[in-house]
Amino acid sequence: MPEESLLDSALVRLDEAARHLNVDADVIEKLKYPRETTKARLMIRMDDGSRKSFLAWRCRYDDTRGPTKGGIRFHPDATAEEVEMLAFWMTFKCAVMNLPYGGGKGAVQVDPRQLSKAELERLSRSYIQAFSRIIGPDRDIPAPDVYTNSMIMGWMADEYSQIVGQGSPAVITGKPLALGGSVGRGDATARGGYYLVRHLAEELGLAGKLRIAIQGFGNAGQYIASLLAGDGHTIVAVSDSGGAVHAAEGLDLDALMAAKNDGHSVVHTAGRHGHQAIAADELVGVECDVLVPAALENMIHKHNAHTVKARLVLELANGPVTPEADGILADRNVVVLPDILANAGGVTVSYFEWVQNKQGYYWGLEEIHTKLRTIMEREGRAIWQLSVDRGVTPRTAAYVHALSRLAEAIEAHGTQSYFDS
Ligand SMILES: NC(=O)C1=CN([C@@H]2O[C@H](COP(=O)(O)OP(=O)(O)OC[C@H]3O[C@@H](n4cnc5c(N)ncnc54)[C@H](O)[C@@H]3O)[C@@H](O)[C@H]2O)C=CC1
Ligand SMILES: O=C(O)CCC(=O)C(=O)O
Repeated sequence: MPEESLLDSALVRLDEAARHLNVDADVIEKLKYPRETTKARLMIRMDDGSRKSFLAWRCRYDDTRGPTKGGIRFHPDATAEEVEMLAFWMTFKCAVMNLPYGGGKGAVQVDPRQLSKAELERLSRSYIQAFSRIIGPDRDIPAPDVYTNSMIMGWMADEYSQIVGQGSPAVITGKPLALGGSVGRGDATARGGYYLVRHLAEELGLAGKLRIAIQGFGNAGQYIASLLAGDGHTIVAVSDSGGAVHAAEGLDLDALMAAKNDGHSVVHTAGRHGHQAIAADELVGVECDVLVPAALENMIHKHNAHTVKARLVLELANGPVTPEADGILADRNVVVLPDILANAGGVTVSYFEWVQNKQGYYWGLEEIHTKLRTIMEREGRAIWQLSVDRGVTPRTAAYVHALSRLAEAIEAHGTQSYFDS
């Protein structure tokens, strides 16, 4: 038997949702395959004069509900399969939030930490040169993901404008403010999850001061730490690709941020401020109320899910809990607020950025926060209610919620449009 692919493992969630919804089999068939995945080899000049090439992809998974939308990841382990799986998740995430988008994703197989700033800029520009005919403000709109940021989005937006011969800010979101970025995009992924937890706190049984463990201390991880600490909760453990630190009485966030700003791992703070180094995987099982995976896929799996002590897992990362681990956590009454809802604040504020770019009129921070909170609470409440009514996990409820919107749109396009073209 052929081995199960990454996308096959993600499709388990689609099959599960389909069991709870009366949708045409043709709809499910359409959602099982990416519409198009384009591969390129990017060749750049290194600072020492040599040339180096990197594999890169852009997947437009499904555009039934609008232009495809999703980040670009720079990671040494990126593969075409991973990009397709991430683009599948984006399709469902945009539908969960009722954004007028389909799902896409891109990646370059590179460790950006090994490149100089000038090399990174050349690589970013060369990605846009390779995919300029795939992306577009009404076709496919990239954004940041793991190891990419607003500076990279700025270079990419600039390269696209040069290629098409005019400013075109709506082609990419997560840009610097000076290039048409939106206020509030920086912390939007974490803030969306934060609004969600606050809104459902009573249903989740989360009263009083909470102990929080965070896996991954980049954009999503750092901002969720600040937001939750700002409400008086205690951050007891954090990790990054270099390891993990723990302090039952609470970590010193300023010291952690300072270490990251200086280019160090969080482990750099161990032995000071009451921080103790622990093995990276130990973080999953530390004593806490809320576990926030904010790093990469498949970090909570069948071998460590039984160690989880938290009552809530808030998935800021995409796909951090494997389907087997989901089962183990559900059996142990650990609630998982799923990625396609919990981390959707990022793409939601990206949508706000795109709307502002198209209308050429920019909103203030309070307006962005209010709009984000309204959508997170509206869709979060609907999914929570669906999960209670149907007796399913919030993840299955989120997929059912998204699938019903996707099915409606696929059927509205007409069957001849999607199967015979
Ligand atoms: N940035 C965004 O707007 C959004 C990000 N996400 C997801 O959130 C997750 C994190 O993304 P960002 O914070 O943007 O990336 P980032 O690049 O800012 O941070 C990633 C963090 O993960 C850490 N990490 C890498 N490997 C690790 C490991 N084995 N163990 C522990 N930590 C590890 C890195 O050291 C870094 O601290 C990803 O799954 C991403 O797809 C989801 C929605 C939006
Ligand atoms: O901001 C966006 O458009 C997409 C962010 C993203 O890649 C994600 O939500 O996983």
